[in-house]
Amino acid sequence: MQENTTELDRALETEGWLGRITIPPEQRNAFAARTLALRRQLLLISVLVGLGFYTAFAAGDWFAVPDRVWLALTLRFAVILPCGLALLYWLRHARCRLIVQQYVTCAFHLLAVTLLAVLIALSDSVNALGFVFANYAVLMAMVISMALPWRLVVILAGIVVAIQALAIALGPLQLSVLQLHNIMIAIVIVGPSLCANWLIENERRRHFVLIEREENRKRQLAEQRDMLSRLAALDPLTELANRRGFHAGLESDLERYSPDNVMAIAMIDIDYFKPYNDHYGHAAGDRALRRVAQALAEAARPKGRAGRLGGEEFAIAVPGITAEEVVLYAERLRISVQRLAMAHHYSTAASVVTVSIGVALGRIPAGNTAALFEVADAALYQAKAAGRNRVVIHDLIQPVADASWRCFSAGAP
Ligand SMILES: Nc1nc2c(ncn2[C@@H]2O[C@H](COP(=O)(O)OP(=O)(O)OP(=O)(O)O)[C@@H](O)[C@H]2O)c(=O)[nH]1
Repeated sequence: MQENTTELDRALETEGWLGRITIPPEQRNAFAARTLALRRQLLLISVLVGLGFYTAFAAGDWFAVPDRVWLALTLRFAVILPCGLALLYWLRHARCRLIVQQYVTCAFHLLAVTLLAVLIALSDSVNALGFVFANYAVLMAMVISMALPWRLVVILAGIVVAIQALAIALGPLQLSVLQLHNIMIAIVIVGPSLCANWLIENERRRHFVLIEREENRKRQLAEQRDMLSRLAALDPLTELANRRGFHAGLESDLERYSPDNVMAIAMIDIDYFKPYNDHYGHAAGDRALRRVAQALAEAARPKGRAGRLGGEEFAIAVPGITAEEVVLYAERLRISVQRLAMAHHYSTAASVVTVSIGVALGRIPAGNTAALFEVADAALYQAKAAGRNRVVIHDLIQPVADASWRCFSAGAP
């Protein structure tokens, strides 16, 4: 992505006002796609304007070619007009490549230019030379308005100049000064038209490159924002969700829940972690935290969402679980840590690292889990008080008759 941006930045570094902005190869198709509709529209407009021009100027034939008026009118209305209308229809409905449409449209304009040149060659009237100007005007309009590729534009200009020179050479006047005029007019009209084509095309490229660069920047910013919010929700040590990420994930889960949905919240705390840290060292404590986190996350799958709420305290939220399932589930969590068999000679609960687990099972009133967390916290406190390495479950849906909580396990050392 970064490379892409510098490539685009480099594309804008052009020297001088005729410096060509080059679009990076991988962006060329995007540029072509983005300007396709515009270029097709410009072709249509050029034919429409051309048709208006070729037909409206029929009135000038009586002045320009009085000896060939009927031929001029026939060429305009029997050849150019039907061809132009057919071309408009084709451009509107054909689904072929743009370059083909550009070539065909150029061919149409060249046909019109050639027919006017035929009148120059056949007419004895000196006024017929007015068509030279007319043809160059057509060429200018084509070159500037049709957004044609530069190479095609140069070829087109060359053909028009040659057709004009040929018409003058074949015409009755055959004056070399007229050829000179042809060249002069070509320089005055064609030259600036080519420059205009170049500058407009360059401007389109610059516009595209700037927009692409802007979009790239926006994409990068969005990616960085996503990454930052992922990092802000993650505990770097264990790579579990941190308190913030855990609650955010839970909230998005709750959006799918109705008040009747059942959820279990398990609060989990490592037993005698302070002595563990003090005797085995902080680095060993970190390693233990990582392994416990991994074991809990694996045991919690696939239903549970695990997080590290801080220090040596973890939480797991399990949606849609029954009272029977929650017992086995919580036991699975507890045993998963005990099975790591990480020696802990300073714990009175066991000779290995163990956890105490407090679980609250209940419905979620109006998407609010705070009450469940409070009850789970109280259950955890009870599990600690009862000797640690055990699970205490508060079933808020069907409380046992004589006690609001049940201690389900006292893990064997
Ligand atoms: N290595 C390490 N230790 C941590 C981290 N966060 C908290 N602790 C330690 O965890 C210990 C928590 O101690 P206590 O809250 O007294 O809990 P405990 O010793 O486990 O006692 P009980 O929970 O009652 O069994 C403290 O020594 C903290 O320094 C951590 O990121 N890395």
